Amino acid sequence: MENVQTSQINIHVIGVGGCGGNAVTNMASLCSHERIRFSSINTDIAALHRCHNHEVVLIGEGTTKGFGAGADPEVARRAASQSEAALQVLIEGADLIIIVAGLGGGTGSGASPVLIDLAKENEIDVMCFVTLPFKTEGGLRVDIAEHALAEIRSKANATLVMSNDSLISALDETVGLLSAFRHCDAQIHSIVEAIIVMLTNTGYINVDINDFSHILSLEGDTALGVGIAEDDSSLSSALKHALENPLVDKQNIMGAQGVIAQLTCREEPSLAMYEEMLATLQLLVDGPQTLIITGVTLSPELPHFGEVLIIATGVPVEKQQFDQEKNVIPMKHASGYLEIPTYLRLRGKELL
Ligand SMILES: Nc1nc2c(ncn2[C@@H]2O[C@H](COP(=O)(O)OP(=O)(O)OP(=O)(O)O)[C@@H](O)[C@H]2O)c(=O)[nH]1
Repeated sequence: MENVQTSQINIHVIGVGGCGGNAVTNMASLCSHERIRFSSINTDIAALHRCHNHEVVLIGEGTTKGFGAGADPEVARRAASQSEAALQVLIEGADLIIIVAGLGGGTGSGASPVLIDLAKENEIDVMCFVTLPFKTEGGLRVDIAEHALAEIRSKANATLVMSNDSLISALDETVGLLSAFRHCDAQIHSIVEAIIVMLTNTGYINVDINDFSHILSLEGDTALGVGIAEDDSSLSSALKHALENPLVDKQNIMGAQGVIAQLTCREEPSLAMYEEMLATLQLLVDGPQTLIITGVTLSPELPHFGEVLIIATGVPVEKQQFDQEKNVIPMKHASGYLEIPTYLRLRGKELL
């Protein structure tokens, strides 16, 4: 039996603000799935001109004249509300919207919540991938980011937070700023790509859009990640690595109400190692009432033995550790961690 391509799901990745637009430009150039739609919205027309490989929407032209929101989220919120009709057209037909934004400025912080509200009114699931500013950018930006993050977390189905400060510890200190940003974009792309593969290929054990929507509908915090397994015996470690992304605060899934564990393998995994991986998951979740949905898909082109995607939702808020002094694993020592998106690994290219 072959994995079957399905065509029902429409995934729309939308970058909001300058960081979001940069990230989506990089992601669109990495993406191998023709049906994934990429767009960017911004108050800043110059930033939109840099988004050369996907569609763009200028918001709030009447308010900002295309010059940006001046690091004021309220200006961006008004801009997005003013352009609601255009945003409504933009999101039409999507089953899942993935928002990518940098928090701490005006547009990403102020327009993202408006876009989420609109998507929810249209009964579209929303996942958000956001970055927090470098602390050295100043307390005001950090405050704006924290405020926006709280709002986004309360509105979106799932939110993954990456911190720009972690780039410094996670990467070689000689890495250039743009390369570091591209690395961050690649991390987001890896997870988005794994979600796309899960939802667009019918696996031997299949996770479909209804399973996915059900898990996303659970209230509480989210944990998200992808880990790679070099061989059959490292599936359990890959599962743990999925929750140990050096750019993300430590993710705890204990007490989660729902978990998707999607395993994509180059060849058939052994029953024993598959069972061991699920037992590890049970230990991490430690919740007899947790709904666990597992998927298994074969992908013979995969350069590694396997990849494990974890999406946990309904995590009790107090269980997540918001440890700003987190124990960052230097990327070069983080063995088993998915550094390069599937698309590039399949082509044997280096991203940085
Ligand atoms: N990881 C990453 N972070 C970025 C990038 N560009 C900007 N940032 C971060 O994102 C934060 C917000 O910056 P922008 O996205 O440019 O700001 P904006 O949301 O467009 O806001 P305004 O320009 O005020 O309208 C900054 O404080 C940076 O920390 C990028 O390409 N990658």
